[in-house]
Amino acid sequence: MQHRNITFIGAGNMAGAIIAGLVEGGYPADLITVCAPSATHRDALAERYGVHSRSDNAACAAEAEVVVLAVKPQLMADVCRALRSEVDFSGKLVLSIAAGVTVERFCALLGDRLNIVRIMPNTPSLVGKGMSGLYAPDYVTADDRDFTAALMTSVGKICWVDDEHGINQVIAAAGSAPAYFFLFMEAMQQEMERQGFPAEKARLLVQQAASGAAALVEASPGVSLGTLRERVTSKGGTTAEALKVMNEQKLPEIVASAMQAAIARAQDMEKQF
Ligand SMILES: NC(=O)C1=CN([C@@H]2O[C@H](COP(=O)(O)OP(=O)(O)OC[C@H]3O[C@@H](n4cnc5c(N)ncnc54)[C@H](O)[C@@H]3O)[C@@H](O)[C@H]2O)C=CC1
Ligand SMILES: O=C(O)[C@@H]1CCC=N1
Repeated sequence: MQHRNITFIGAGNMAGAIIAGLVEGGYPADLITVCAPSATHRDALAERYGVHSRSDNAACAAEAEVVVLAVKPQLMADVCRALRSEVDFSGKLVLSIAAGVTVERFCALLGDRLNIVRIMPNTPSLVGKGMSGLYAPDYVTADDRDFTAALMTSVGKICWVDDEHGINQVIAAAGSAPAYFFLFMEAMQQEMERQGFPAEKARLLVQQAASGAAALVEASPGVSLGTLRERVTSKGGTTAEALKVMNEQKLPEIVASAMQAAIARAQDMEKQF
């Protein structure tokens, strides 16, 4: 892939996960700068991955070919206004990983026909297992789209969406989703502990069952998730009893409502931020 000079504005969980995945995947650390007002996280990233750590957003953005906006959505407007007063964004590629901040909003903040790709990544990017949704307005060049796609492919898999609302749907299915699985796994671990298992053993059981199930899904592209579920579920057996409880207590409906709530929140944020 092409290597460009990248500045991350924000040194939090998601920026850290992408930086880790990029550097572990062979992207030159020397071409990556991470910028945030507080030194704690950015210096930790610099020490661990060899990237540059700086505090001046505008100076770093001005020197970069690619600016990744990785601050919280509620801070985005202030951060962008401060950048715009000092940085000319024409000729740069801007990548936003923020939920709930639209291309239209970024154009109002940073300049018309901003060269921007919205990315909705997730934290498994840290271990090269990310899932990112990508959206770009029509005028973004094939070269910039290809660069962004290659960048995020180096930390996981990608999926382009044709309209911007697709980014909110990707949040529901992938951006927020690691937390759903963690909640499910936490609940399982807690129950095993309640049953008398030590925390470490309880976690091992749950963790291996989850990663084994995910690996099996990946290794069986032609097999539906329903069929994989049926293969575990012996008639009159233990799994059937467990699934009966989950269905009676409406787990599928709960999951659907939760995903709809994530999308609705992203739409609210679009109005708010
Ligand atoms: N955490 C996740 O799983 C995902 C997060 N995102 C998006 O990523 C963005 C960042 O989220 P997290 O990393 O979770 O948040 P975080 O709170 O861990 O990180 C935010 C970072 O912004 C930095 N920051 C604060 N003010 C700043 C300023 N004026 N200039 C530069 N940096 C500043 C903070 O120091 C912190 O390092 C959000 O917009 C979120 O929507 C997207 C997908 C997944
Ligand atoms: O919770 C959030 O708003 C962000 C976006 C997806 C994951 N974390």
